[in-house]
Amino acid sequence: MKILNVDQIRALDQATIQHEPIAPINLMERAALAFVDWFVDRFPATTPLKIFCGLGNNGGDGLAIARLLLERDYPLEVFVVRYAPRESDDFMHNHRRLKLVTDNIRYVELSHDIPPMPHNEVVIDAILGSGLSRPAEGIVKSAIEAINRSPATVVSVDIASGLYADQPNAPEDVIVEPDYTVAFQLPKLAFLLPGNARYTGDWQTVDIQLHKRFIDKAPTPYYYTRPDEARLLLHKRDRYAHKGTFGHALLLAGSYGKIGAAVLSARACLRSGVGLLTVQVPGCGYPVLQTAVPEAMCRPDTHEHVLSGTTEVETTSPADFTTVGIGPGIGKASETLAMLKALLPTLTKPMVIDADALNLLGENRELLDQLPAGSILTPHPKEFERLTAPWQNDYEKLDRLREFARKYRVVVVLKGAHTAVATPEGDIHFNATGNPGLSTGGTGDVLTGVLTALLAQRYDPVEAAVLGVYAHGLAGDQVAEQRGQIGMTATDVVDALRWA
Ligand SMILES: NC(=O)C1=CN([C@@H]2O[C@H](COP(=O)(O)OP(=O)(O)OC[C@H]3O[C@@H](n4cnc5c(N)ncnc54)[C@H](OP(=O)(O)O)[C@@H]3O)[C@@H](O)[C@H]2O)[C@@H](O)CC1
Ligand SMILES: [K+]
Repeated sequence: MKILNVDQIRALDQATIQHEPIAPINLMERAALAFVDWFVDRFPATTPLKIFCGLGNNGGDGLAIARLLLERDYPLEVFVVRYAPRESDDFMHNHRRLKLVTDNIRYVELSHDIPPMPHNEVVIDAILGSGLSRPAEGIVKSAIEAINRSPATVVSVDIASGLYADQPNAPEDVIVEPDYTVAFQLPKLAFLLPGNARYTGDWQTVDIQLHKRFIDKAPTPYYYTRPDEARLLLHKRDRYAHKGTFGHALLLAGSYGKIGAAVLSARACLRSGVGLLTVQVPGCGYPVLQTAVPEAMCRPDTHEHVLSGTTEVETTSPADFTTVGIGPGIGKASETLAMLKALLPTLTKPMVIDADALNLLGENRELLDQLPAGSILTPHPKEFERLTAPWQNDYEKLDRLREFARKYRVVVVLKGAHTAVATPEGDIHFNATGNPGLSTGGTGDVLTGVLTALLAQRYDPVEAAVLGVYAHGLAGDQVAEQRGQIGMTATDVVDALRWA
């Protein structure tokens, strides 16, 4: 699913009006109906409502929503926040229609016109939408502050009033903090940025049948992966397949005290369809790995406590494996850095790089040029910062991410809520699955195992990253449903991985 910027959304609106064709006022009615369909499923018709409307088309939506909810017998009052002398045409049209069916329309011009909003009420925020062009001030600001102070449940129409859809807000900006956002057709880029979590609440999109061909053609670097899109990436298994079909992966993981990282990663790799798996761990990890993961072959490093790259039992060179995953629990010992330095120039196929392998790259940036094209890097924000430089806001972080992926021709999986997968072409795919329960030790090791398995099965690296991140998050969501976010462990996530 594409994410478009504000100019494109406006053009999409016009394209729909022209080509469907549909009158603007009917498009607004369709949007209001889609909102109402969402709303009535969640809030019973006895819920007292206060609907705040601005004077643009977002406000027009609010007025149409008010009329449609009145038809469904919701007790409601409408508050028009009158901050300017001019209203949009479709606002005026809906204003006239609403006045025919209710007298409950009040005008908010001064602070004392703002009503109390008790906890049993739902506030619908239709003050400002995607047409926001400057910070909220005066009575708009006061209304937003009052909504945020109130204990009422808040639902924003299309986007929280005061939030820019595709550019950074200033720290002092006043923005509605909704419990829900119901957006028309496509998510806004702002919804996917961690710094905006307070200003989106639980967000959803509702279909208002905007012009499909325009969306298909619109250029954008930003995508949001819907579950049906992720599932399409899954390869079907050939009836005549054998274990060689699914590749032989080498996982380089673990150090003294962190052999568990190698175990988790190996288990996840096996649960994600790898044909054969060899794990190289420091000598001390050999009995652990052989016991905990009997399905994997294990080659002990000659070094007892850290990975040095040498091994006595096997001579297969890492370059001869289908893919290599490196990083979980490896630490930053000088022997391990030496191993990484020797390894990189020998590899040509895409590999997976995680955790301290990333930190070693950050401290030795000349190695970045040696990464095999299409490799997948899986930093969390702090690790990514060590690979680049600090950023001022989430938008700058996205720019940096796209730049980095393009420059080194790699796929970067920036972990977090809505994990962002940046491609060598400079696109970004945001993930839909996952929850805060995944912020626990070992879940990153699990992801590395998943991605290594997908590369071993010869998935295209971008598709591997998008699908792997999706499946990992989905497993996390299933565990959270069963035992709650607080009780979940990385092992649970491995066990919940599903590929159907
Ligand atoms: N996308 C679609 O296909 C569909 C979209 N629809 C709906 O349309 C909404 C977008 O509508 P919109 O363009 O009229 O924008 P909206 O935000 O309501 O108001 C802009 C007005 O406010 C003003 N203004 C700006 N900032 C301000 C501030 N801080 N304080 C005070 N004023 C401020 C601004 O002034 P100006 O910048 O011109 O000076 C302008 O006059 C969209 O979110 C969705 O709800 C659906 O109806 C149908 C399908
Ligand atoms: K709004």
